[in-house]
Amino acid sequence: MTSFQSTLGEESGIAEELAESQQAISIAEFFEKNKHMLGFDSGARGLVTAVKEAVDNALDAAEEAGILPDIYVEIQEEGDYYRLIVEDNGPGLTKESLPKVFGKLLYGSRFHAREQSRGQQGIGISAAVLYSQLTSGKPAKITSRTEGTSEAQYFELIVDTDDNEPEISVEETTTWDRPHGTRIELEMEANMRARQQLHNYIKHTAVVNPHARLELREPKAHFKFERATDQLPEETEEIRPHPHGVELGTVIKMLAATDSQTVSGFLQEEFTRVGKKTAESVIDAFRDRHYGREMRWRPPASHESVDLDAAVTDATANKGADATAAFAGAIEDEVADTDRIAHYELRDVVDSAADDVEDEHGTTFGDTVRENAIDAVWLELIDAVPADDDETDDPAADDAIESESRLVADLYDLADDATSTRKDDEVIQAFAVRLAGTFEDETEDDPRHRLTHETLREYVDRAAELTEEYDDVAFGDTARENVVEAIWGVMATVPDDPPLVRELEGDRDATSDLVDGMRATDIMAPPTRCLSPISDDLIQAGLEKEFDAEFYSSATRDAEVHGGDPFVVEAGIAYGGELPAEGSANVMRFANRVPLVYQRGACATTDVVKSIGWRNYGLDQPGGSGLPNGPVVIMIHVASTNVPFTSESKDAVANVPEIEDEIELAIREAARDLKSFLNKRRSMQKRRKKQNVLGTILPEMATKVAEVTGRDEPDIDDAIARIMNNVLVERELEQNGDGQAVSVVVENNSSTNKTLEITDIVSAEPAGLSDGATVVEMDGEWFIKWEADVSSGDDAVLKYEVADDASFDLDVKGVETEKLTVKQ
Ligand SMILES: Nc1ncnc2c1ncn2[C@@H]1O[C@H](COP(=O)(O)OP(=O)(O)OP(=O)(O)O)[C@@H](O)[C@H]1O
Repeated sequence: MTSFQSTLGEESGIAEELAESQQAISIAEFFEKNKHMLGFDSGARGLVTAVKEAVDNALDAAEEAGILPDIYVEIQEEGDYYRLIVEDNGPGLTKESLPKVFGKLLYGSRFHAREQSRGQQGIGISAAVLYSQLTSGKPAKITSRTEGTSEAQYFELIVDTDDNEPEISVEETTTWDRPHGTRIELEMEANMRARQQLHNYIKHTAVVNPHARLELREPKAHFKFERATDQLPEETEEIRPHPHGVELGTVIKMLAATDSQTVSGFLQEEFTRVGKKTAESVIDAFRDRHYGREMRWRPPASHESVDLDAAVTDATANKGADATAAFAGAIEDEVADTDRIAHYELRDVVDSAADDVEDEHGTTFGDTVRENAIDAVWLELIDAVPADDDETDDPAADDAIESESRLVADLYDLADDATSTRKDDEVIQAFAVRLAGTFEDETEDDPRHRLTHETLREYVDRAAELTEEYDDVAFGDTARENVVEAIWGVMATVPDDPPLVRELEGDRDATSDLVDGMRATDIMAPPTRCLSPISDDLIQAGLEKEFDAEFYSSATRDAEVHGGDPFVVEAGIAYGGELPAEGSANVMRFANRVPLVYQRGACATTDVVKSIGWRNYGLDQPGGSGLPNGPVVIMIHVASTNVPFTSESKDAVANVPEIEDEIELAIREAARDLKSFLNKRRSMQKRRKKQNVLGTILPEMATKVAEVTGRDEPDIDDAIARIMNNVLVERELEQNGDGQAVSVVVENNSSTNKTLEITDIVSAEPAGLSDGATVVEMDGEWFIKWEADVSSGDDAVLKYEVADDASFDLDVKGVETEKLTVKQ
């Protein structure tokens, strides 16, 4: 024995020793050591996270109870410590649930609910309590009062990390002036270095929760965000998971828990958007994957020397000539009537022919006769005549016979249709012969030619590779795929009964086929009543409230699904105005109406913004990738019944492809409006420049021309309007007795038809108005309103009469100022 071995031998007790030191760790103990995972990695950040957890909960609780949230946040400095107080007017907590909510991690009401809420895991507030007790050694002080009770409950507690249970030090009843709600007081070692993030969190929360009243008082600042609307977000409803995107593990668990016995019942009961028809489609998709499809071959054409009648007659013994003839004839006719026929379809044909003949001739056609008939017809259809019968002594002649077989002809036509016309007939023929050969080879194992998509692909690959090798031609991937799809398209889904739920339960492969089938079936998008998007109007209003920009746009996408959970992505863009022109865009991220403060760089939203080619949308993007530069704010909101965060601290959205796609589409939708705004602005700027140049040159030219020709100077405004293809609105006055006749002439020099709204504000009462004009008097001024449709190149005139000394003021709507010349 080597010394090494002897050492090992002596250590045989180590495993036992180690085993003794193995022990379960409580979740509280785990997070005590890994508090960074929950967003409590520093004093600065810990304070922001604690505020966020408490405010998110307060908003959730109030909204759920149908109460307009009124939330007060106060931070008091106590030397190295800070005291955080958060008060809400929510429904409050009962004496029984309160200690667990604050003193036990992973205790919450939302983890199992498929409904949009800010809280998800039941960790947030108890983690804040844990952080506070860890850094200050003080218990959390909680007051809560439920509606209709005269007294409030007061608790002082900590999380007992050994067993993840609340440890209560004070429990008493008290009075509280709020009729209902919750007050949390936590002391923690912290600092205010993340003041900016804290302010942003509160401000942005107010932007996307216009129904909430929020107040923040901290040592150096005090803000109040009053409610902008009394409308609570639409109430959300819980939904069942959607079949698209549920994971295999989840389905396995759901199968174990369901009361349904059939797969159809299971699908309809446990998933949203699945009725009987959709369940059937899912089951068909499952059958295709699990059992495979059966090849349908063409029935014999009249010129073929295939005699199904004779085949059935030969195979049917002792049934009497008439009954046999009727049986064989019926089968032959039925088969001839089909476009193509699969083995199980032939079985139906034979069964129905047998049943009819039994009725008519009083002869019994038992299982054996039926089986014999099926076999005989099928062998004819697939050409599987015993090899000896066909084979001659001449291999070339054998090949010739083989290459004329029914299967070859059928597969030739399918492959020829599916491949490009550039492929030679001989190549297709050679390929069809080889593919038919593979079908024939497999006949012995399964004469029904039942195969999965994958096996079919293998057949086609094999035939294509042999063709490439022996015929020295290319039979590439696209051609192969097209052939596979063409054949798969004529194959028949089999009618086999799917397994029962209890049979599926222990069968991972079959369950996986079911999950694939669910994903492959077209199913209506999930209902969105479980979600509460902000809506494009409110996004725009929120941006307008927060940023003084020149342009705003927003987009709300339709709901999509990830992991069985529906989600909606919204985006908003603000541009120009007072936004800082230097530096890169300000990206504002939200998930379930909660601003995401940290980990900007690790968030799918930021990744998507960076991946977009912003130059296409008229923004500056150094190097053509990354954040765009300039005065722009990009806002993204992901709302879901289960937002996939990168960590428990819920700072960044994970890179889930379905969500990333929707983020991109939402941003692009909003960015398209920005692009047309910027294009228009650019062309208007050019126009203005040109107009300014004309405005300086033309008068000088006019003066010169008038001097030289000795004629009056032409009207410059009219000339500019015509050169620039502007709409010209001009007032002409003519003395008319005591008063004056006014004509407002509209000349459309542009290339498009215009509908203009013209208002002439006059200081005296007008008379004799043209048709279509209306007049309203307000405070001694008469507003003459007139709507004019003026085709390109046409004129229109508004006429009226008014006193001599009247003054006028023209206002024109319906055409951009840059394309309008008004002369009054
Ligand atoms: N201010 C409150 N008023 C009423 N109920 C509350 C309040 N705060 C928390 N709760 C209840 O306590 C539960 C646990 O809250 P906690 O913050 O631990 O988790 P969560 O909000 O559900 O999820 P997450 O860990 O994602 O924040 C909530 O689900 C809610 O039912």
